[in-house]
Order: sequence, then C-alpha cells, then structure tokens
Amino acid sequence: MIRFENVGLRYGMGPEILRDISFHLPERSFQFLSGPSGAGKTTLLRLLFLALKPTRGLITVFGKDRSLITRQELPVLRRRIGVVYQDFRLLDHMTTYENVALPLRVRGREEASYRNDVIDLLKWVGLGDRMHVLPPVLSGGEKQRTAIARALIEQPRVLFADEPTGNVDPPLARRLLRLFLELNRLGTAVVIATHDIGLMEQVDARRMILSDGRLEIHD
Ligand SMILES: Nc1ncnc2c1ncn2[C@@H]1O[C@H](COP(=O)(O)OP(=O)(O)OP(=O)(O)O)[C@@H](O)[C@H]1O
Repeated sequence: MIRFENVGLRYGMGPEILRDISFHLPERSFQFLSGPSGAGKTTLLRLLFLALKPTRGLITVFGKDRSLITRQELPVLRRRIGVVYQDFRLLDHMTTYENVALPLRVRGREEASYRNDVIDLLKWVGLGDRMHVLPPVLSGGEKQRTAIARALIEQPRVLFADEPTGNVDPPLARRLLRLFLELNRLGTAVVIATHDIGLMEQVDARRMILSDGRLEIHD
C-alpha cells in the first residue's frame, strides 16, 4: 500500500534526519513506530501522510510514485489517509459533531447525507453523549477520541496516530488501543507512533524502531 525505498530526509540545509529508510506498509496491517525523542518519528509520519517530500529515495503511495503526485491529486489521496495529530488540532468554536463532520462539509457534502455516519462514529468512539459540546470543555481523552473520529470519517485505508496515548491515563490508553485494534480488525491499516513501552507490550504487533535516523523492523 505504501512503500519506502532508500528514503532520506533533511530539513533545508540541515543534517539528514532520516537515512536509507526502506519498508512496506501492507493493507490491513497494524504496527507501532517507536524510538527515542527526536529520532524522527513525526518526520516519518509526515512523509507517510504526504505532508513532506523525501529529499532522496522513492516513496510509492497506493501504487503512485510520490514525486509524480500533483498538487491537484493530493486531496484525493489524502482522503484515504487518516491522521490523529499529537495536539489534536480541533477547532474550539465547533462542537465535537461539527469537528468530526468538517472534512465532509469542506468537500461540499449535504449534511443529510452524512449526519447519521457522524453520529454513529461518535457513538463508536464513546462520545455519543458529548456531541454538542465544544472542545475546551472536553477532557484530554475525549479530545483524543474526537480527533480519532474526525480522522476516520472518510473511512481511510490507513490511520496514523502520533502519540495517541501521550496525555491519557493507563486505563484510557488501553481503551484507545482497543479502539485502534477494532478499527484494524475492520480492515484499516494502523500505525501508532509512541514512546509508551507498556502500550506496545499489550499487543503482539510489528514494531518499527527509529534510532539515529535509521529504521529497524521487528515483525
Ligand atoms: N520543520 C523542521 N525544521 C528543521 N528541523 C526539524 C523540523 N522538524 C523536526 N526537525 C528536527 O528533526 C529531528 C526529528 O524530529 P521529529 O519531531 O521528527 O522527532 P520525534 O521522534 O517525533 O520526536 P518526539 O518523540 O520528541 O516527538 C529533530 O532533531 C528536530 O529538531
């Protein structure tokens, strides 16, 4: 589904942050991405969700060469990719319902065509009773689940989550992990970037470990 071959990345004239990264992210796979702080996890995620271009090497996404993807094609490809950012990026003046519906509204869809999907998804992440609340009133875990619902509203083929359990207590982290596993069971590939060794130990999943700009994969 997504393939990296000898990918390198540097910011501007700085040092190479990622070096000779090669791997394949299969459909329906589940993996953790880990490594020490500053190792380049967020940078690798940004390459994966097409926010950055590599400075060398080849990336293919859904069969297309990244370097040949035009600006016009990007939005369509990005719809197949869900992202949960470390800082959630919710809009504070919109309710949880409106935040989750936003990607569809921006695309010009009629509310009647997606209303029930948004409600079902909010119920699925456990926010059925928080639909009309503004983000500043939500707990960290509720914000996290709103961000997850928003990332899933377009039924992406792959979900990238950057430190999704960074700000929540262990019981909630387990609950979020169950949500990601269930999503994966339903067919979505999942990549969770995390420092949380306790979280990784709960699942026998592939581990992608970045250190010193290089990637090791433990299947
Ligand atoms: N926009 C940028 N411009 C220049 N350097 C950057 C930029 N973004 C990140 N870096 C540098 O790239 C390196 C890797 O950063 P990145 O955020 O990818 O690491 P990380 O593994 O996600 O770290 P953490 O676990 O602390 O979030 C760091 O040295 C960082 O300072």
